[in-house]
Amino acid sequence: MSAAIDDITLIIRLILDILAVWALIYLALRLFRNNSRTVQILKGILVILVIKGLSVILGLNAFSHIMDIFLQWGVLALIIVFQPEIRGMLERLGKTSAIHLTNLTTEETISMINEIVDACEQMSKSKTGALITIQQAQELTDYINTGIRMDSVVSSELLGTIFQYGTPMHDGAVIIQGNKIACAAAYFPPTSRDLPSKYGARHRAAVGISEITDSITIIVSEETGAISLAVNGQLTQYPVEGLRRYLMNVLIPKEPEISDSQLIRRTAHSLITRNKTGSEKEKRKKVDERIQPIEIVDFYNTDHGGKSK
Ligand SMILES: Nc1ncnc2c1ncn2[C@@H]1O[C@H](COP(=O)(O)OP(=O)(O)OP(=O)(O)O)[C@@H](O)[C@H]1O
Repeated sequence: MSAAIDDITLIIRLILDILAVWALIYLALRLFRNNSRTVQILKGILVILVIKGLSVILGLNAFSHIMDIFLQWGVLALIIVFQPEIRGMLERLGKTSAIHLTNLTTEETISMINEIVDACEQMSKSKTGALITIQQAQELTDYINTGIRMDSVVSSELLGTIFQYGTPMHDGAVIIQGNKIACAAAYFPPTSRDLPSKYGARHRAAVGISEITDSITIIVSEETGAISLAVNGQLTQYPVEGLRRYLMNVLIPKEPEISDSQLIRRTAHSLITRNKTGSEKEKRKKVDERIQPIEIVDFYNTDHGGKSK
C-alpha cells in the first residue's frame, strides 16, 4: 500500500517537475520572442555548442576546454545582455498588481487627464514631438533620475512648453507621478524589438519602457502628429477622444460600491437607452468610433506593417 502511495507521489512530483520546466521555457520564449537580438544570440550559442561537440568527438581537449570557458562566461554575458528584460520580469513578479498608489481624488485625476489630453491635442495639431510617461504601481525613480527633476502640477501649458522644439528640456520624456510632473528630459532604454520602419527613436523608447514597467506612455509624433500609447510592450494609435477614454478607464479608481439610488438611476438610464430610435443608435455608433484605436502595431506580425483596425 505504502509502495503504491510512494509511486503516486513520485509520478505527481515528476509531472510537477515537467510542468515547471515547461512553464519556465514558455516564459523565456514569451519574453524574448520576435527579438532579432535573441535569435542572433541563440545562433551564436548553437555554433559554440556544435564546435564544443565536435572538439569532444575529435578528442581536442585543449580546444574543448576553451569552449567550456566560453560557455561559462556566456551565461554571465546573457545576464548582462538581457538585463532590462530580466529586471522587468522580476519587477513584474514583485509588482503589487494595478493598485493605485497615488492619493488623488477622482476629480483631481480627471483634471490631470484633461490637462494631458489637451496638451497632446495641441501638440498633435502643431506636430510637436512629445513623450509622456505616467507612473502606475511600479516606481520609475531610476528613470526620473536620468532626467531633469521637476515637481510641478500637470498642466497643458507646462507640457506644451516643455516639448516646445528648441527648449532645453524638449528632448527625452516627461514622467508623471500622481498629478505632478516628476521630471523632464528622461532617458528610457529603447526596445530591441523590430518595429515598423516608420517608428523612430521616440517610439522605440516608449515601447522600451512599457516592456519593463507597468507605466502608460503617450507619444505624439513630430512627423505626423499621431498620438499613440505604449502599454505592456504594445503600441496603439488613438484619436484624441480615444486617448481620453483610455486614460479615464485606467487611471480613475473604480467605484467601491454603488448606492441604491445610483442603481435605480442606472437601471432607468439603461431602460431609456434600450428604447432609443435607430438614428440615435447611429449617432452613438459614430461617437464610439472616435474612441476606437486607429492602429495597433502587431509586433508578432512578420511583415512589421502593423495591423489597422
Ligand atoms: N531613449 C530615449 N529616451 C527618451 N527619449 C528619446 C529616446 N530616444 C529618442 N528620444 C526622443 O525622441 C526624439 C527623436 O525622435 P525620432 O524622430 O527619432 O523618433 P520617431 O519615433 O520617429 O518620432 P517622430 O514620429 O516624432 O519623428 C529625440 O529628440 C528625443 O526627444
